[in-house]
Amino acid sequence: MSLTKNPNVNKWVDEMVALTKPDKVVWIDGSQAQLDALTDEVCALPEGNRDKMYRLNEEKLPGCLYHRTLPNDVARVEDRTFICSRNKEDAGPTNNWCDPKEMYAKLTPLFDGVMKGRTMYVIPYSMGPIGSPLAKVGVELTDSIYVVLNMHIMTRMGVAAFENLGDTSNDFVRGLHSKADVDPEKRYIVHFPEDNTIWSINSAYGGNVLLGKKCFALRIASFQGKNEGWMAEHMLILGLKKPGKETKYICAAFPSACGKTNLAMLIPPELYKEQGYEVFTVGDDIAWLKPGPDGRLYAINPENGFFGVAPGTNAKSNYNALASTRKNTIFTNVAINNDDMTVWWEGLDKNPPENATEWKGEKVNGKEFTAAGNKLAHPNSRFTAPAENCPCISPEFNNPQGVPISAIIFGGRRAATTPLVYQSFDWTHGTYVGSAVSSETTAAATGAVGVLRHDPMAMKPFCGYHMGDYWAHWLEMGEKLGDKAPKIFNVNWFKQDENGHFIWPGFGDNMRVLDWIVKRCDGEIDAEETAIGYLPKKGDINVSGIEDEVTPEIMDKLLAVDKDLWTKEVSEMREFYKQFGDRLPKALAAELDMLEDRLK
Ligand SMILES: Nc1nc2c(ncn2[C@@H]2O[C@H](COP(=O)(O)OP(=O)(O)OP(=O)(O)O)[C@@H](O)[C@H]2O)c(=O)[nH]1
Ligand SMILES: O=C([O-])CC(=O)C(=O)O
Ligand SMILES: [Mn+2]
Repeated sequence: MSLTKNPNVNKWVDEMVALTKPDKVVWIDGSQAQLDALTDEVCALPEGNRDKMYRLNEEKLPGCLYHRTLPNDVARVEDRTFICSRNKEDAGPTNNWCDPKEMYAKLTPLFDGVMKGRTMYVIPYSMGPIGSPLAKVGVELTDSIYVVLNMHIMTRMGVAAFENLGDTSNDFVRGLHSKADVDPEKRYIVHFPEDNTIWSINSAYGGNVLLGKKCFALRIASFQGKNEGWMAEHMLILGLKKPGKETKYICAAFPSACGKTNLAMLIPPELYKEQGYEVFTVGDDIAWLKPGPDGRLYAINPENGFFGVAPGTNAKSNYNALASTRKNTIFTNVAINNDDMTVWWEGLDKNPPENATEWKGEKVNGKEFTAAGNKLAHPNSRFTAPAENCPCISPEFNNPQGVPISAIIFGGRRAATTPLVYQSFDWTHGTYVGSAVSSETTAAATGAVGVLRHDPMAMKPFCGYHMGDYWAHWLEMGEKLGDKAPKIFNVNWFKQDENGHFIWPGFGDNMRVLDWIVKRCDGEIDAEETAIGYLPKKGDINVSGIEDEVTPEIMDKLLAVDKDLWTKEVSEMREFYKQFGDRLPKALAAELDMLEDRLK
């Protein structure tokens, strides 16, 4: 039975039911009783059923579940992701495009009858705190209980979202998902920005099927934001509290698997803790930003949980993330310790379980298996954890107005060229710096890992329209914000020595860089003006306690601006910018010219 009187929702659901022909339609109200019943059902599926989920150790991991996806379905598929705007030019050169009519015609037969013998779940959800002026409602239709249970963690799911939408509004994002046969040849993740619509088929991996996340909160929302005067960005949001001062809020955009969750949950090194510094997490992946009544830029995290990379997460590297996963969490594609039904992944500790099931489902001796060079967990295995579990969740997490942003940080994985940190001269230059982000690819998307590619603002896979128009929107927002605009910085935690070792310790020690950034925002310290921007003066990055690791010589390397490498970077950027044609904002072309001049 429908949970809303809204005729726009009901008409659309009826149409999708007529298309996909499920045996049964279940409206998700968000109640615990309903979630428990669905959990029972999906855990009772027979061994070998690909939808099956498992309950984990009720004492050690209460309320936690395990699931594995097919080996061909473990990451986002950028080559099968489409932006179907009516005009090809509006999708821009960084997106796959197809005419919407053609795409509907191609996908309709795939969806026709796809839910026969299955149940369709109708999931109402809010991205952003219910009732927030920045929040938006979506409805996802899916034939997957795994999706329902994940959406419960990742969004504000349930009947309250319909109440928020109201009985007449048509402003909701229509998401249709079917795992179908999980056939990679027929896998499509398709966005129709002008229709507020997402169709996803033949995948069961989170990034492709939790439609509130990348599909809505970035691809569709970036398009909405351009039209409505706000921004949807692939950014974490953190609060940094210095003793005796107001908390400062910072957003940071890094490409997938480049350290957002880790930075968002950072634990300051001893020396900062002693002085009373604290870091609070508002979000770890997506920010929606809008100018507030006082003219400053405010951010909310549209999500309600963390869909985080498991490998590498441990009590030392990211205690807060690990702690977030100790209850009511779903683990996907990690390994199972069959002795006590707990989970394991590379980097959790040095003791792979002997009696293990690896991520593909094979029972192995984990010690021998890993000693032979195999991975027990997939490199893109993930946890879906409720934000409320996070020990350092911000008291402002549910604030409907969001938090005021003082600094925006861009970054990527760069073995060379980009220094540890620098500040842009102003917003326009900062927009250039964001447009110039390049990063080595990771396991978060299918394809080769470690290849340097352009990933402007970490939005290459997520911008739902022409990247040139997106930059123009950034510049417009800067004009609107004027002198209240956040300061823009760039960081690189991943600089390497000749032997391929990272020369910056990273993780908690990134606090030392945040400290410099906040001091710059507060106008507390000077900086070195260089061709690329403002760099820390010698001694201004506090290395107390890590002097052995970060010697003055290493710090010189971390902060070096190599003219030859940067001149190469400029010609590389000229090449990159060409594809944007007239839609490349003149101000950015001018920034590139000025950078070139400064390097001479
Ligand atoms: N060397 C180094 N590695 C880091 C640092 N921060 C994170 N990493 C590594 O980067 C990987 C991904 O980090 P995450 O924080 O999960 O990345 P993310 O940007 O949240 O990823 P998505 O969820 O895909 O958007 C982890 O396995 C870490 O090992 C750092 O400061 N230094
Ligand atoms: O979307 C996903 O699959 C996970 C994620 O956060 C990213 O890749 O940036
Ligand atoms: Mn992400």
